Amino acid sequence: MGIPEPVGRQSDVAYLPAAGHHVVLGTAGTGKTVMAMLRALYLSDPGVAGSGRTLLVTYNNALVSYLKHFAGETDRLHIRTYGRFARGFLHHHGAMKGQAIASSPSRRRLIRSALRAVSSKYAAHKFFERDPGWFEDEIAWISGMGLRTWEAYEVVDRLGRRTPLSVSLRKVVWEITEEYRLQRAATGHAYDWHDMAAAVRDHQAADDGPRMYRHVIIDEGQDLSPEEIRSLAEVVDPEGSVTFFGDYAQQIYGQGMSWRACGLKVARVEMFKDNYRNSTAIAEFAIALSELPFFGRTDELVPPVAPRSKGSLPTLVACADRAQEIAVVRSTAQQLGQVGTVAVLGRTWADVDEACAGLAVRRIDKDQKFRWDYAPGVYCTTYHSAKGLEFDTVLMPFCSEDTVPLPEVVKALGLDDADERESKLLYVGITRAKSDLVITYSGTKTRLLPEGDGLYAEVQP
Ligand SMILES: Nc1ncnc2c1ncn2[C@@H]1O[C@H](COP(=O)(O)OP(=O)(O)OP(=O)(O)O)[C@@H](O)[C@H]1O
Repeated sequence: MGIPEPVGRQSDVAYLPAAGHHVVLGTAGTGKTVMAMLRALYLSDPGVAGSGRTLLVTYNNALVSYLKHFAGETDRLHIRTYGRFARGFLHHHGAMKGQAIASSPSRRRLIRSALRAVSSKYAAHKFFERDPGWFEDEIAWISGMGLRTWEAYEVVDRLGRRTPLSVSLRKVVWEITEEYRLQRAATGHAYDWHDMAAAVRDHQAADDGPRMYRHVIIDEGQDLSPEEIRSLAEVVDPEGSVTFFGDYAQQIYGQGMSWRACGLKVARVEMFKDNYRNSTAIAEFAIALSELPFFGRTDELVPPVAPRSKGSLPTLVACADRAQEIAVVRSTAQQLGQVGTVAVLGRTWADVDEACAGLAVRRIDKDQKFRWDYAPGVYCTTYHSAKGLEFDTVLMPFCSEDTVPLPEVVKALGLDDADERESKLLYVGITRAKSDLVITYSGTKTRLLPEGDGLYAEVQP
């Protein structure tokens, strides 16, 4: 399977000038990843005027493997996750001593410890009883925005959270952030995954040698933080370019930030609206979901144009219990996996493993080196790790009222924020399907899915 020929505005984007910054927004399936690849190949081609060493950054290792399958890496073209790029950059600058990056469990432990330390200085207050996940999320947001002082945090517009925080509580969050950073430094970790971008920027600012890359292309850019995007723009040669591809309908970490927050001077913003992936029936179901009140709005959403190929309606299977859902997943996956690619997508790895128990599956796990080859068969992964990928059939089990939104997320972030994030995850899952989509649930289905005549077929096993 090769890279498709660009059509219409796609060609404009793939072969934009090799200087200046460009932003390309488009809904699911409009060819952003394909154009990101073509642009990367173009800008790294020694025969092209202004070409040079190019970095194509994407979201996770599954996507890196997917991109490498089509584009391949050379000395002039690097395909990396942001984390791998930042580690390499900091290593090159001698700033990756020992266990420099706090792992996610260490970070969690340290934030909990910082929360306890700060709360002990105050009278008892229900704010400190919030789920620690809320504090983890807020500290990640602060790092992602590149807020380095209380003064900056005090006045910033807190996008991506529906319930505002008073200034006095913000001050407490800031104290917890500082305490966490102190405790982390004391354990020998200079960074966590969220604040490496600030370190990259600091080291780049102190280095007046040649920049590491002539061009950077960012795929799935909506889930990189502004600080990460700024850091990428700063490692680019002043004569070079940054091209940002993103879809704000698929922003799954709730940061509520747009490329505009990064301060990029952009020569041109392009919009992709034609969906080349999903059948009409699947696209209409996804569009209906994105129009529900839970979904949240940003100025950056591109209105999609439904594709032309019809296809069958998404199927919602009403099951008696989870065991019956698993049986439906198994028989459908076994049958359709013989002729095409089938993905079993779950909200958590525990759900994925439960749904796929005893089934011969290929696990798309970001920690294991998954190699993409497009062979027919059954694949399994989480909604998060499925981002950017596509399959002939997508099976989404456990979409019941009591499991979606995920109760842990509701506990950590409150119902409104949880609804918005979980809707976007469902949207990502649904839009991975090219021709067939099967959603199962037990009891009552989640209210985050759209209702409507002709949108889906409801069946019983
Ligand atoms: N010009 C084209 N002609 C034919 N097929 C195309 C064209 N452009 C893209 N496609 C196909 O459309 C599908 C979606 O493309 P791609 O994955 O690049 O979309 P995307 O915008 O990155 O989607 P998402 O954001 O949902 O991951 C792929 O199968 C791709 O090969």
